[in-house]
Amino acid sequence: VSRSKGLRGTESQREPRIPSQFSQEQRIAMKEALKGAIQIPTVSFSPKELNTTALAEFGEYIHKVFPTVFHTSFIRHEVVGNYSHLFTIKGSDPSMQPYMLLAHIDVVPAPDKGWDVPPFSGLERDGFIYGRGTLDNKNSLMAILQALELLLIRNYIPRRSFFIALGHDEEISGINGAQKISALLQARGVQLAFVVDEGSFILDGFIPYLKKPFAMVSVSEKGAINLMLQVNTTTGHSSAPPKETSIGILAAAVSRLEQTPMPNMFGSGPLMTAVEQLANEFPFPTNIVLNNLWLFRPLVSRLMERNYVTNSLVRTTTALTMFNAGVKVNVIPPVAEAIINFRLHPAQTVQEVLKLAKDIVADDRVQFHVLDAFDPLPISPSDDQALGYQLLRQTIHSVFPEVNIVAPGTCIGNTDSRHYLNLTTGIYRFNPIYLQPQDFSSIHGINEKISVQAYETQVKFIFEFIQNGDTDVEPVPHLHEL
Ligand SMILES: CCCCCCCCCCCCCCCCCC(=O)N[C@@H](Cc1ccccc1)C(=O)O
Ligand SMILES: [Zn+2]
Ligand SMILES: [Zn+2]
Repeated sequence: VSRSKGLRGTESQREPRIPSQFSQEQRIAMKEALKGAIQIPTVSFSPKELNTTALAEFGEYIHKVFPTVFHTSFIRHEVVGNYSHLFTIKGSDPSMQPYMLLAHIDVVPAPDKGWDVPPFSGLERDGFIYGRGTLDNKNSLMAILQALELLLIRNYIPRRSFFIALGHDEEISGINGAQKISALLQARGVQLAFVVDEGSFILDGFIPYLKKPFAMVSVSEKGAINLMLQVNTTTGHSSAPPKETSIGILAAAVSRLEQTPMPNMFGSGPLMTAVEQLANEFPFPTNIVLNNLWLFRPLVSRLMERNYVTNSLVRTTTALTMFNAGVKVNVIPPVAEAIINFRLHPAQTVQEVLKLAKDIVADDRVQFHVLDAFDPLPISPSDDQALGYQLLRQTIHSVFPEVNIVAPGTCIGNTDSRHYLNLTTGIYRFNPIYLQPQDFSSIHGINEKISVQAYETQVKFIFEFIQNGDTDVEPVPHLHEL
């Protein structure tokens, strides 16, 4: 039984904490600043189509709303890759290893259709700010700079240095933003204690029978493959068609992939740890089942498959996302192409999944072209010695005292944080916000929104997190009862 967990500070060396309370005026200013950020349509359509005008305007906007951040002597600001921003906040104690907070400026497109308010209006309705980017990820970006601004105007001087990296192309791979920032820091010889990015939340209502929300800090993220399948056949007049066309052959192949899920890999990694930690939060008899996975593992692994979100945690997922073929109504299509987006379970590799996919398709007429691919990300430490994880845990408990469980998880999407593997072994993905399944659907979907109260709490979280980062001792070792 763990008696002592978390971090310990040396009281004599600590500066007095700045309380995370904000005036009415500051609270209004912070929500208005977020609305202004939402109104700038920093959309990434495709790797070649970014709204560079909006990205440039966004750079000017943050200068305007966070003047202290840009005019503090111990903060260096640099623009990287034309539109990404790197802030270096120099702490007073060079012996403390720095960390980094990440967020991204760009958003996915949002056609007006289906939205209750226009997606780039930033309108407030019934206590919610609506708009593309309110959860992904201008909330984090603005909250990080807002918290720093509020700390600075109260004369805060950090002890531990830290970086803030704001990428401008996360939604289209991060290669001109995060990847360049990472290379720049590597060239400067920087090594980070940890990084914190988007990618997980305080989850509410995702797991049947689990009544209470819990915080999931993702310590890994799934790998990905974008696979193009192509079938070439002879073309000709549609009045005398061959037995099979390129469209028919390809459709059958992709259908086989969709109908044959990759194997269920439940049984190891962060998910098992999370299930074990959550077991006692469930009512009888689920608690008994989850506490005895040695016996009930096959049952639990089948139950996980029933819901599309938990299913995505137990296996490599297969999503047919694009299909192109045909040139004219009366022409046999010479070529048909489809794109399959696989998200790889942490226990599988790109090579293994490609081999499985070839065996499922089992048709030599279908050509495989890997457009891009990467293995699942390594698992970052979440033990008592893991500074980043423990700082998150400590801050979650102080800002959300009603949340009992902080559990490690795997992020099912990909984030800019994967570009920082060269700088640290501690990569944590966590957004200090409650998320319900309908909110999850709004991310990249319609009516994305954040409550004003949730945004204020996010600012408070970062305000406290930055101060907790000044803790001057390493994590307390795990002590056991005798
Ligand atoms: C113990 C059971 C736990 C239940 C877990 C429920 C999980 C629900 C959490 C939902 C959080 C999902 C957040 C995902 C953030 C992903 C950000 C994103 O969309 N990234 C893009 C980036 C990308 C990558 C490559 C090319 C283009 C874009 C993505 O597609 O992954
Ligand atoms: Zn995002
Ligand atoms: Zn996104």
